[in-house]
Amino acid sequence: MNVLVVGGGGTIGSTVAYTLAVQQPTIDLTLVDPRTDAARGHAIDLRHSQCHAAHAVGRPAFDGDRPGTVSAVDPDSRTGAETDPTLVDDADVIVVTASAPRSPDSFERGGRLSVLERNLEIAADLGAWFADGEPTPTVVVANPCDRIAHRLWEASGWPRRRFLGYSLSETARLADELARRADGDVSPSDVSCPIVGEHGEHMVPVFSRATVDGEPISLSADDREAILDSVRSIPYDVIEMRGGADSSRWVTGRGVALIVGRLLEGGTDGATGDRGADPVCLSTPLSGEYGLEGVSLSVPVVLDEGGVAEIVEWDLADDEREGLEAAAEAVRASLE
Ligand SMILES: NC(=O)c1ccc[n+]([C@@H]2O[C@H](COP(=O)([O-])OP(=O)(O)OC[C@H]3O[C@@H](n4cnc5c(N)ncnc54)[C@H](O)[C@@H]3O)[C@@H](O)[C@H]2O)c1
Ligand SMILES: O=C(O)C[C@H](O)C(=O)O
Repeated sequence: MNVLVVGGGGTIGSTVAYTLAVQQPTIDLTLVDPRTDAARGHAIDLRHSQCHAAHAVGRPAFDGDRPGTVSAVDPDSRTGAETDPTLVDDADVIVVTASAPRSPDSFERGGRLSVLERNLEIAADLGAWFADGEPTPTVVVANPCDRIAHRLWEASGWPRRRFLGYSLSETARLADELARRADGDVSPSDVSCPIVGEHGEHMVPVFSRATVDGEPISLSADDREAILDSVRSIPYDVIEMRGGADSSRWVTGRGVALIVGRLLEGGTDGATGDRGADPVCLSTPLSGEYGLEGVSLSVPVVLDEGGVAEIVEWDLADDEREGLEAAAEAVRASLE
């Protein structure tokens, strides 16, 4: 199995790669980044992280299997690859974290949009490269990820089901917030509240499907507003606390690696072969689902080895449906 991380020299790309190397140490990782030395440095360090079987405490990690390879590829060698799509063809899953650098206006709430124009250009360039290759499931992390996933899809000409914009960190943050509001009586792993819509200000928590310990919960309008406010703000608090250069790498690295793992296992839990009862919310181009088209937004999807196997249409509460429509309008307007 081979995972191609486009932007693998950066913070999130390298964290995704590390998480995959720990979670599934036999997969092969390929990092592509114009910051060639950074990508090479990560590749060497990651390879070493897989060599702990050389001593007694590292041996159980591999259980006799060979560790996967880790390599860094200079995008200049991809210039040849614009007509020679080997890297794409060799990949089972692609992760796109390629992004313009953060600027001070990206440190504040809503800051995902500050890189829109520059990242649309990167997406158009990557899409032209992908177009020559075999359509491959692609997890889009680069922000603003709904718009970037949509542009990549358009530029690649691949089936829409190959594109999955990553927004699950918000779902994890919401679980943490709900559990903490329960005064520590509830574990975040017993909380479930999906989020649809934009990865950003127009996220729409589906409170009508929120459960704790499998039981539906009811929250006041004030509580909902306060929770939403917190989930919108917290990634920017984290960026500020880390001095501006570094965003939420751990929750994102783990979440993206979990999605990649699912795709590599054909949409199932590799250990049990179980597809799970619940769909997962990821951003994908819509074509009439929820009455929306011409836009990518997070909606509940069932995964298989090719990406999105099915978009599930939930019955949403009126305010949730209105929120989804507002998200579609905002995302569409900024792409015109
Ligand atoms: N969706 C999410 O939940 C989520 C979470 C965290 C970060 N992000 C986003 O992920 C992106 C990456 O964040 P980061 O902190 O790793 O940034 P970063 O600046 O550390 O890394 C971005 C990397 O992309 C590389 N790059 C630029 N153009 C490229 C190209 N054409 N091909 C390959 N690589 C290219 C850069 O050289 C850089 O190494 C940002 O847009 C960020 O906002 C999204
Ligand atoms: O990169 C960012 O601006 C924040 C990121 O989208 C996140 O949710 O952590």
